[in-house]
Amino acid sequence: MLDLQRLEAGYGESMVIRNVNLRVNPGQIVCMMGRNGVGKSTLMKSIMGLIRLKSGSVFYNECDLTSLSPDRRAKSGIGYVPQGRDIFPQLTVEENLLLGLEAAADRRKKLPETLFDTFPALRQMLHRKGGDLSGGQQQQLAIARALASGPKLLLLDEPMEGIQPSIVMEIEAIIETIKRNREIAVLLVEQSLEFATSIADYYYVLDRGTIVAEGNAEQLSEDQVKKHLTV
Ligand SMILES: Nc1ncnc2c1ncn2[C@@H]1O[C@H](COP(=O)(O)OP(=O)(O)OP(=O)(O)O)[C@@H](O)[C@H]1O
Repeated sequence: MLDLQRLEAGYGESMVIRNVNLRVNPGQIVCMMGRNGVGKSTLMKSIMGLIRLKSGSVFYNECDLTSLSPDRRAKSGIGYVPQGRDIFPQLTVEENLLLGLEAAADRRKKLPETLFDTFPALRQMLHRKGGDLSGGQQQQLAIARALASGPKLLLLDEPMEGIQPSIVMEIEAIIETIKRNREIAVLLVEQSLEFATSIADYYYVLDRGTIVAEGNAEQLSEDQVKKHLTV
């Protein structure tokens, strides 16, 4: 469904992503791992069109998205939760969620009821300001907002970062629910080898902007992979 071909991207003169080939198949959970600063967020932004590619192509369901704007990419069915969450603190939970509908291809105006099956806590908080929520609740809100438009692929950039360990389990449970349903594929940037091993169908390891290892989850904890992850 997602097919990155020989992607090269960066900022100004500096090249950050080099010759990246990556695939995500329907319903798959794919983990992107790598040390800080190797280019994981840059790769996510390149997929969404937030950074102009220097070369290469982004295919989604056989369509070439490479020259499309970020909102057209979102409308084609890709949800994106950036690192740091990016919710609107002054807007209510409901208003934040409704903004997610902007990315829907079918101009729907109502939030899908099933959204609250996955995020029951948000239903109780619809009228609270986003900024008054805890870090974990804001992360749930950011994921729910990305799912409101009914994407078939979700890009999640380090959703556990900066969240208390007790709440990490709640976010992990949400990703596990998505995996169980197999209706949405996820490309997940994740630092925890343990969680990645438990959830991923496939993994990629990025080092200095290049894919240096990839494979099935069973191979993920092998020393070859660990060597690229430890500082
Ligand atoms: N807006 C920017 N302008 C210039 N350089 C940037 C910008 N954003 C990131 N970089 C540089 O690009 C490189 C890759 O950064 P990126 O944030 O993609 O890495 P990362 O793997 O996501 O790291 P982390 O896990 O710390 O978020 C780094 O050297 C970083 O300094």
